[in-house]
Amino acid sequence: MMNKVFSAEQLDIKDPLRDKAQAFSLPANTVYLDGNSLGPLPKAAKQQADDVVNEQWGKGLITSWNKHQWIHLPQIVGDKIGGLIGAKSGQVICCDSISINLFKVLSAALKMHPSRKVIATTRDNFPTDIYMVQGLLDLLGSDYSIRYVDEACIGSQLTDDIAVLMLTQVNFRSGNKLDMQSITEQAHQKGILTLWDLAHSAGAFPVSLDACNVDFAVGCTYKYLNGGPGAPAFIYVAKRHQAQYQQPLSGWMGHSSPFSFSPDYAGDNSVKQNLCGTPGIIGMSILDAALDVFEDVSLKAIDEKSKKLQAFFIAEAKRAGLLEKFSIVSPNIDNRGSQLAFAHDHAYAICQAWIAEGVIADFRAPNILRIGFAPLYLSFVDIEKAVASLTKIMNEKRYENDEFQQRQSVT
Ligand SMILES: Cc1ncc(COP(=O)(O)O)c(C=O)c1O
Ligand SMILES: Nc1c(O)cccc1C(=O)C[C@H](N)C(=O)O
Repeated sequence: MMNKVFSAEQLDIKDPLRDKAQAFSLPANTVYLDGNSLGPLPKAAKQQADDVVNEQWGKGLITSWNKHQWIHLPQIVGDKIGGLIGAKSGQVICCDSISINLFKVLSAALKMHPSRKVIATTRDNFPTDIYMVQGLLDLLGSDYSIRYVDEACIGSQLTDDIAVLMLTQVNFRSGNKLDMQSITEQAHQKGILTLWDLAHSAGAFPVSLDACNVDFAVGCTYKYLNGGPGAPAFIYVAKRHQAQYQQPLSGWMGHSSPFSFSPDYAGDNSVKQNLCGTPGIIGMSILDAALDVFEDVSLKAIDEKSKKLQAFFIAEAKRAGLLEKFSIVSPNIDNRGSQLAFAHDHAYAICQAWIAEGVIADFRAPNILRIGFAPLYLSFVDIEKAVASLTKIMNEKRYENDEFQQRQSVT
């Protein structure tokens, strides 16, 4: 039997998440398809920014470290994030950036595995992940090395000289999603520790770190978690590793008793050891409020809507003849994250022309038009509008205009 075809309006009426967009402050006449790079502003975050600056800082001054729990914020927010990535309390801490957190975790993991000297990753991993390994190897000397594994068949390339397998669950360009459960299991069979980067996973679909027996994870909060530009990142250290875990950025906030001001470092025996210097309370407090958007929605519902939005985009694009003009480089729906990647020689100019029409997506070199689907604030009508404007751009060949071809933007 043929599936009944619903209009965008009908799909919006049936959408259980349809009211969630009201939790965000979104500009008018804009379709935002770039929440996989920077999430939009939640209204609660705006309110919190005002409160943390004017009330907590302005009036509470230093007393707010206690009165407003600033001192515990990294754990409070860490546990909130933990709830969204399948981690029981006491295993996630909010701090620093992914890059810095990778340095800490990689160093600690190598120390836990002194007889092994190889860090394995994919060549198409997000560059900062690779760069941080390169910097660390430079420090450690020539005994240590990086080894690239092919994303398509990671399990068969795992050997027992690898100390850590560092993977990003969803490829930032193609959207390819790795099987966390089976890869972690295969790595463990070879005695390899796993480190997962959840930049494109957290807040996008259910992640089950504890259930998958993951060792370590990092992630950012400015994408699907809508924490704001430069919002603090997070680290997950599985409970079973916390007693042996020793990271080298031994700042006072990671000390077991920072306010004893002892001259000797004694790292806290918990995930808290990952704190280094004073946390950026304003950004973390804004993130804390942003996370409340997730309080009454399940990641399963978010994932289901994402899949429907993506399917609707593809169906509309097909109907408009766009699929003859672009090639989809993302894998099928079950093997990709909440994004679609289309390859086109003029992808940069197409993206600029789309932005000029009020549809914000992004371009990833060399030739990818990347579309992020964030179900908390995107409607099916938004998708219909986005495809209609892309169709116009393609039919009129607007990407040939000089104004769209000149490379000006950095993101
Ligand atoms: C997979 C992945 N890892 C890391 C980063 C960036 O890390 P950082 O928070 O250190 O800027 C990004 C994007 O910016 C990313 O897509
Ligand atoms: N972190 C970013 C930034 O500071 C500026 C502009 C973009 C970003 C990004 O998040 C890029 C993103 N990780 C990506 O997948 O392309």
